[in-house]
Amino acid sequence: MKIEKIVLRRMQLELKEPFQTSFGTQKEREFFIVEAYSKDHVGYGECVVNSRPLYSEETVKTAWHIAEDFLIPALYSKGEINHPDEVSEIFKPFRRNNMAKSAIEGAVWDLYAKENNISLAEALGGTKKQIEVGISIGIQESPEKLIETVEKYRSEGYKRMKIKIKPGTDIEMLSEVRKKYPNIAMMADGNSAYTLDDVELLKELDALNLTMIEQPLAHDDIIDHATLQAQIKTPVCLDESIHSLEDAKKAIKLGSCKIINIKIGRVGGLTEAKKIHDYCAEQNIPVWCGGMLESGIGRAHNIAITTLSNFTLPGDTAASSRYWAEDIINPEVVVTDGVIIVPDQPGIGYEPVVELLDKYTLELKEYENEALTV
Ligand SMILES: O=C(O)CCC(=O)c1ccccc1C(=O)O
Ligand SMILES: [Mg+2]
Repeated sequence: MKIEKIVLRRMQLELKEPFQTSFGTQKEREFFIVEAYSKDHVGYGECVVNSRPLYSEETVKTAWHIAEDFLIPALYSKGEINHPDEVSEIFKPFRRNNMAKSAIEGAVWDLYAKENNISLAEALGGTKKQIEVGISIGIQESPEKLIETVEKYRSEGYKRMKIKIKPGTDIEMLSEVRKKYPNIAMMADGNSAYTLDDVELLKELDALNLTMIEQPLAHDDIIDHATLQAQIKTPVCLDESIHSLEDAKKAIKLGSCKIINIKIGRVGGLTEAKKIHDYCAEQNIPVWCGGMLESGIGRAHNIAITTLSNFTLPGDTAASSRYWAEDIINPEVVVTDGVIIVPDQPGIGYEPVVELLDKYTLELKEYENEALTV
């Protein structure tokens, strides 16, 4: 596979509703898209970074810089790529910057699938024809508003409710929802807003029958999470703390979690995501696919990885219409009764609409593979 050109597009989409987590409120989504061109096809990847380094240390600017000055030149210096698994090896000398790496690797995976006339899910070894999804609900201003929101998504059929919490907006809010809906699958996401000083409060979660508590403690911790897991029955799920297969191995060994949220961008790409999936399957650790408020392109990648067999819990890949007045792909991602039908067209299976890409593009830069033209 010869990559002749890569295009980066910095884009911005307006969220239908602000999304509040323990680290801030988001009204618009700035990100960038990677287009990787061979002679006959285009592969698409999404860089799921944010404008500000709040969820992780990367930003749109740092990721663009890493992509432009290191990753694209490294990829071009290798000449031909036989399989997308090679991309993470090429990027290995550069430390971290996982979301930048993942964006380019994702475009190469899509291109590879298209060149081979298979779906991305198939290229990854996924077998599911449809996937179940839940929804991530931002912090709401009152229990009434939260219940109203839960009711809306429950009636749409989402398979589990994930509710964002932070100190002061947690047990009481969750208890109200549980009282109203004794049987729904429900979990909470702390986004690192708690410490071990909050153990007594976190123990109260056990009475609420949550599927899991996601990343309650520090973003860079796996030690305190093990201490916490030993004291609560609710399974701990790690998000922010897991950046690689190595991190997953250590967290599992220490007992820091019983479940792992795999985000393709956070772990540096689909190849690493698949390795974590495979290892967790061996260890009987269920995984699910998290979200980063992606556009349709990132959403399509999430759907493809979720077709692997150990993605046994519903992920956060909600419908396009939950986030955007208009997504940039055709068709949009549709969720019916909490289920997405996995597309079987080549590659990501959703076609980015050029006019819509152009409409929301703030900046575009092309990188020709000079080595191929001389
Ligand atoms: O709907 C989604 O894409 C998931 C939303 C979500 O929970 C999230 C969104 C942005 C950053 C971090 C997180 C998270 O999972 O912690
Ligand atoms: Mg999370």
